Amino acid sequence: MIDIEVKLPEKTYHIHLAKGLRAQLGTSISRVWHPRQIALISDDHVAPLYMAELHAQLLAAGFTVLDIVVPAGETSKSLTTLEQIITRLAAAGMTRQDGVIALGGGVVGDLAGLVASLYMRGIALIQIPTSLTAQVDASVGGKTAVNLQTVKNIIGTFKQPDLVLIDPDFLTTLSQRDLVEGYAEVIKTSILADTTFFALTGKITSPADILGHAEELIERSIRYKATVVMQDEHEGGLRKVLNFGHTIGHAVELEAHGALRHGEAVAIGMVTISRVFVRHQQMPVALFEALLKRIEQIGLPTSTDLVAAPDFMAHLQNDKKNQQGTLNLIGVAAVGQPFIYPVPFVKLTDFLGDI
Ligand SMILES: NC(=O)c1ccc[n+]([C@@H]2O[C@H](COP(=O)([O-])OP(=O)(O)OC[C@H]3O[C@@H](n4cnc5c(N)ncnc54)[C@H](O)[C@@H]3O)[C@@H](O)[C@H]2O)c1
Ligand SMILES: O=C(O)C(=O)C[C@@H](O)[C@H](O)[C@H](O)COP(=O)(O)O
Ligand SMILES: [Zn+2]
Repeated sequence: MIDIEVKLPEKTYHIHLAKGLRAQLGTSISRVWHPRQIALISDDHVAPLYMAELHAQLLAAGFTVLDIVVPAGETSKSLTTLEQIITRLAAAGMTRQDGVIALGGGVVGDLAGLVASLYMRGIALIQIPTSLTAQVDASVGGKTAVNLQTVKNIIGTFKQPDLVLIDPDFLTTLSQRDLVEGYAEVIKTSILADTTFFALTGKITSPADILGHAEELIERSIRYKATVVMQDEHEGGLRKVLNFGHTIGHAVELEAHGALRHGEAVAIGMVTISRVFVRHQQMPVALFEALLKRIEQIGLPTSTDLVAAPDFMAHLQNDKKNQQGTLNLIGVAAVGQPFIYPVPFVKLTDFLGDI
């Protein structure tokens, strides 16, 4: 088993990564939590596959379990769903000594994380990510969120889990589209991280390759993310680089109204902003081409007409990296060398040029 420690000023937690870990989730959880009531939150794609098994393991380990299932998909990251879940926790008499487990993709992780950070001003949380996006990114680092219809992730907290349990075997039931969209965050992390990781993503050309290298891709992604989060938990500076591709990506994701997955939008965002930085001589053409190759060879989208949507520029102004009239764009000068590039709103249209 791979054990990665995330050491933060206020708490330290572990990420366990191993194929087959699924069979021992109850035991792993009972090592960090004493017996308590657990709200086990999942979605209606993941629950029929994995919830009963985990529920039984938790009962066997001495826990009481309240199953909560939300509709699969981004629309569950809403204040309405948040309120429905919190109402269930209150009705079940859950207390500050109880806990929340997120069993699912990034949607469930972000939503259940927010529930855990708000209920009674905060109760314990464990993340069990089942999608690639969640295993390589969302389950680590503590960002939680729900959306407004017009703004992505605008209501959220930083809520670090007590434990993250990752079993790559969960990925075998993921649809090909969801596997590939999650891989966009892997490409993102590989260009931010180092040349060894970036060379590895250069060799991945099919969903079968992703599954074949899942453990290494997950380990490299979360080791890099944990290193960044340990230096800047609350995104005062360095952590902003994890948002590479997301300023444009989130705007495109919103404009697509569910037609694009998060990772697909991030892929478009990475290509679009990189093209801008090439034009401004902040990114070498060869690096841009290497990034584009990785995105194209796995079948992720690279462009969309949605950047011309009427509200596109307005979405950019809601980006959480913005400071006093300035947008902070993320670029990459060389593999392992991301940068933060401030652009005043008033100069943004000129700076972006023809995207
Ligand atoms: N907090 C963070 O740091 C962070 C990082 C990256 C993404 N995110 C957020 O995560 C969300 C995207 O996450 P996602 O791509 O996992 O989307 P998702 O949670 O909607 O999962 C994608 C689909 O896969 C299904 N699924 C998940 N695991 C499965 C499995 N093992 N077998 C079969 N089906 C399975 C889900 O039911 C869903 O239909 C976005 O809202 C994004 O903003 C957050
Ligand atoms: O953990 C981070 O920090 C990230 O930026 C990871 C992103 O992949 C993720 O999509 C995150 O939810 C984006 O956060 P946001 O604050 O830009 O909405
Ligand atoms: Zn993301």
